[in-house]
Amino acid sequence: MNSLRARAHLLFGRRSHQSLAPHQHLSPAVANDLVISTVDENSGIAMLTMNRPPANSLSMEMNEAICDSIKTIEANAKIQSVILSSTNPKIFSAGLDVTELVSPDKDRLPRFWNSLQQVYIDLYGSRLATVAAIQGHAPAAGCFLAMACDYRVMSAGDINSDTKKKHVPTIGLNETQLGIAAPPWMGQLLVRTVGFRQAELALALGTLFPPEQALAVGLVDDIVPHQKAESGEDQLIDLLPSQIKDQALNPLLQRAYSQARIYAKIPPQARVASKMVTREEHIFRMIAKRDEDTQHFCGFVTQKAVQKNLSAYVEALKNKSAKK
Ligand SMILES: CCCCCC/C=C\CC(=O)SCCNC(=O)CCNC(=O)[C@H](O)C(C)(C)COP(=O)(O)OP(=O)(O)OC[C@H]1O[C@@H](n2cnc3c(N)ncnc32)[C@H](O)[C@@H]1OP(=O)(O)O
Repeated sequence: MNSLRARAHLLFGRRSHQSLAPHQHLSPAVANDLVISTVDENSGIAMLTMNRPPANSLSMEMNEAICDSIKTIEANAKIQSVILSSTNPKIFSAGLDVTELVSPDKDRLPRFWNSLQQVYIDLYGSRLATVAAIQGHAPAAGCFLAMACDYRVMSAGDINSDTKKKHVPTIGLNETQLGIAAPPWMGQLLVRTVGFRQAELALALGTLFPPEQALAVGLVDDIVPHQKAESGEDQLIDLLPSQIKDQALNPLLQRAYSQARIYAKIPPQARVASKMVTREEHIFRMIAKRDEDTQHFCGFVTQKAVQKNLSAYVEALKNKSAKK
């Protein structure tokens, strides 16, 4: 137990009270292209905006960029909360970049998987309070990103004012629809979020939940109707990267920001210790089985039948997009 506590300190307690970053008031957007980080030391809130067009799918480089951004923000002791968002108004993250899975390079595949495992460790185990602003679709590993946060707000959907077409985002672990299965640590996150029976059903069927249903099963904590707010939190505009600067009155981001503020006001030591209570064992269990998990993933994905399913899925995605 002592070693668990020591390791927990490494995971959750690291740098929480030391300032490793130079003192700064409000930083301009720091972009490494794939992920844009902004911080506001006054409010203690940061924003991590995923920016990998067209779908924020998770390639190895995207996973690494997410981890780098989390670490950079964590190194600033003045920051207590982070909002995870997307520059794409219709897609939070489309999950793993499926092109990483089809006819994979045998040296890259385990490194790719390790990069996703690291996102889980760094995001689920972050000392920061994490709020997912789920504006658009969040299938599979996109749902995982949201579940690894502390709080999830989701857009109720939107009607395009020109075409009058309704956009309703969905969220869930839809892996079985692709002929693959979520790894145990990801599936268990769903169990932890929505409870055993709902998770068992949703995992087997690959259910993608629209916002109302996601709220009903507890997959998200709040849904936000799209009507533009008249006014909002002034400080939010400073946090927004240039790509989404016009979103200051977006009600979803407003709601995520106010939740991030609530978290930022809780004494961090108490907040982090309480997070440890629910998360440390889960993280350590995964770390202990990390190599086994990688071997299983590589063995599973490279099976002939699985490759056939994945190729067909990628083809269907491309055809769908080409028909637009
Ligand atoms: C032991 C085995 C363990 C296995 C590991 C399990 C863990 C995680 C699994 C995954 O995460 S697999 C990925 C699952 N993701 C999906 O099934 C989502 C696929 N995408 C969609 O359903 C749709 O794109 C969308 C997200 C609902 C958005 O729809 P929309 O109509 O707005 O956009 P599209 O035209 O479909 O797509 C735009 C553009 O993005 C490309 N794209 C979409 N998703 C992905 C992806 N996951 N990876 C790579 N690329 C993706 C799509 O091909 C289009 O590209 P272009 O053709 O326009 O270049």
